[in-house]
Order: sequence, then structure tokens, then C-alpha cells
Amino acid sequence: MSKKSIRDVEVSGKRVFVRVDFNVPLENGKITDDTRIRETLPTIRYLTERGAKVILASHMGRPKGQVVEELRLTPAAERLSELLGKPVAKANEAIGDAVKAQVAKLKDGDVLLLENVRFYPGEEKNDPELAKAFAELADLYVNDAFGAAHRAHASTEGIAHHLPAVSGLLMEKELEVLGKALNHPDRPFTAIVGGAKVKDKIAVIEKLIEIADNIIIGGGLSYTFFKAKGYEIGKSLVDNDRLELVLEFERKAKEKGVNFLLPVDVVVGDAFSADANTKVVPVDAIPADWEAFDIGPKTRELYARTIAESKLIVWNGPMGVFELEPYKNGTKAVAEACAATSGYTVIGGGDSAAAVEKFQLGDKMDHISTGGGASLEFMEGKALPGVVALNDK
Ligand SMILES: Nc1ncnc2c1ncn2[C@@H]1O[C@H](COP(=O)(O)OP(=O)(O)O)[C@@H](O)[C@H]1O
Ligand SMILES: O=C(OP(=O)(O)O)[C@H](O)COP(=O)(O)O
Ligand SMILES: [Mg+2]
Repeated sequence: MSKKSIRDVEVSGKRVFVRVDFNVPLENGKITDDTRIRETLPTIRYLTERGAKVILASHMGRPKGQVVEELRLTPAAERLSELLGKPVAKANEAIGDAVKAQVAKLKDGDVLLLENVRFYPGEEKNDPELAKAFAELADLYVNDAFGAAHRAHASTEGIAHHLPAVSGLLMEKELEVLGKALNHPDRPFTAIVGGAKVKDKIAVIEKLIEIADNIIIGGGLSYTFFKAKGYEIGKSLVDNDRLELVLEFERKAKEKGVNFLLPVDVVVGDAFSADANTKVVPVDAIPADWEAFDIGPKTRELYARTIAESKLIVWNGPMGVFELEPYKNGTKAVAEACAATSGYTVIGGGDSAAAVEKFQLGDKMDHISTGGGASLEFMEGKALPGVVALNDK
């Protein structure tokens, strides 16, 4: 990589602001998958072993610039402390006098986790004042938050203009592994896109049509395609601003000879709950007051067959609401097909990684990336603002 990493700079005795992605899935305040925290351990240990004072910052969820009690980073601090086997101090804010005082008290090798940076409206706006306030806490900036590297925010991009700025070991590893897989992709190359961040996911499909041989669509973005075709989609997720656009995708894929796969059947439910009434229906028969939460059995078979024939599979976004028992089968089937194939498998995304771990198939995948949206944008060939802002070698 042409960017400096923590290995290229002096860290001992320094106050180091490390942006991590501790946006881990939570259920009733408990962390259901700690992959993203575990993946930052090499960077944190590298720094503490060399006597750096480590100040960690992360976002959690999308609190939209205000304090949301359920989105505090306290559970992440506790889990990190268990994993590191040493105390991790937790601040109740991310900037200000109380935080400055906590930083001043840090001894070499200590670790402090700041509060959710998205509690501040300036974070997502990349406000230079907030970036400066972060920078005042430290002597060196390290970005290890690959999962948020596609966001130009104050703690991922702005701060890098105020301090020496280098990558962490996870960031470095992600860019290297994904870069290798995508530079000369083995073919057939299959991209699988699902999940709930519908606008973000639809935005990458245009580029995927240019690079992949098969595109598999599942999860929350499927229904925008069905609505565009004029089908009833009930209460399912939809992006009403992109109905024309998604029709264009299918035309473009056909023109390029790309196999564009949409679900043929779905599991609908009358509630977002583990004890909902559910049924399987063809995609053009979703009842008006029901919601589609998963792909159906025919789709599972179709997708598994395509995956089995692929040499490179990049998957981001669950096929359904895998967290709930009645809606987990689509994601499970795709995970099993990825685990069984001899092709190279890259699974990306906080929730996709959690799904693969839930089905105990993590060790059957070639690479589990901590970034979903980030890995898709990297794959598109887009420059990631959180990487661009770092110092060149
Ligand atoms: N049909 C659906 N309707 C509602 N939510 C869905 C649907 N399919 C998948 N999801 C949800 O998508 C979420 C993950 O989305 P996203 O964050 O985009 O994926 P990732 O973290 O892997 O990048 C999961 O929590 C899952 O419950
Ligand atoms: O969870 C994340 O991305 P992912 O859901 O694509 O894995 C990252 O933490 C980025 O979060 P964001 O999409 O709210 O900016
Ligand atoms: Mg996610």
C-alpha cells in the first residue's frame, strides 16, 4: 500500500487517536458478534506494547447527531477489556474538557474509548471544528476503521488533515486482501448484494455490472426491483426514488451478458417478529398488508447453484432478516453454498459477518471483511476518503 502505516512512524509515548469501527450488532444491549472488535486487537496491542497512549474512537448505529442512550459504546469498552485482558477506560463524551482531563491522565500503554462520535452533528458533516477538537486530543492519527472508510466524516477524514495520519494493521490487511482478489478476478465472478442499507447498495450495482459475471440480489433491496416492475410489495423496504434506475440495471446487464438474478419467491410475514405468521409466495404475489423478510426456497436453490459454479464470490448483505428464526433460511443457504464452493469467498459487512458466525461457517470462508459498504465501494474502484486522507509513504 502506498499509504504509511503505524509501522512507519514512532509511536512510543505518543497520544494516538485510533479510529476503529466498533459498530457491532447489538440485541438488548448485548453484543451478538464481536468480530469487528477482535479484528482491531493487533493494532491496539501493537500500540500499547510500544508504550503509546491509545485513544479509541468509533461510531455505533445512526443516532443522527444526538445522544441515543442505547447507542453508547459502553458494551464495546467492556468487551474490548475482556479481549485485551486489561482495563479499558470509557469516556462519556468524545470531545471537551472532561475528555481532555481523561487523556491527560493516561499512562504509556493505557487505552481509553471515547463515546459514539455520531452523537455530534459535526461528525457526519465532516465539520472542521469537530475534526480539530478530535485532533487536539492526540499527537498521531491512525485509521483502522475499514468498515467506515467510505465515509468522509470528521473522525475518518477531517482529523487526518490536522495530525500525522497513518493506517492501522486491519486497514492495511483489508486493502491488501481485497485488492488481490479484485485485481485479476477468477471467473466466473459472482457479486451477491443484500442487506437493509437499500440506497447505498443500489448505488453500487451499476459498477458491478461492469466487473462481475453474475449478480445476485437479495435482502431489502430486492423489492425496489419488484415495485419498478409494477408488482405489489406490501410493506416491504423500498427506495421509491430509484424505480427507473433499477429497471435500467437489468437492461444494462442483459446488454453486457451479465447474469442478473433476482429472487423468484419470498418469505412474507405479518410482523417483524420471531413468532409472526409467515408464508412463501412468488415475487408477484406479495399480499398488500404483509412484508417480505427473506428469499424463498426456489430462490435459495437458484442462488446456491450459481455460487457453486463460481470461482470468486464477493458477498455483502444478508438475504433476509437472519436474526429472526422464521427469516434466517435464505442467508443460511447462501452462507452454506459459499462454505461449500471451491471458489474464493469474500464475505463483507458487520451483519453479514455476524450471520456467517451465527451459522458457524466463518472458518470455511477465505476472507471475512469488516466492511460491507466499504468493500463494495472498494470493489467499484472508488477512492475511499478515509484512506485517501492518510499520509503517503
Ligand atoms: N427483507 C428484509 N427486510 C428488512 N431487513 C432486512 C431484509 N433482508 C435483510 N435485512 C436486514 O439487513 C441487515 C443488514 O444490512 P446491512 O447493514 O446492509 O448489511 P451488512 O452489515 O452485511 O453490510 C440485517 O440486520 C437484516 O436483518
Ligand atoms: O456497519 C457498517 O457498514 P455495513 O453495514 O456495510 O457493514 C459501518 O460501520 C458503516 O456504517 P454506516 O453505513 O452507518 O456509515
Ligand atoms: Mg450492517
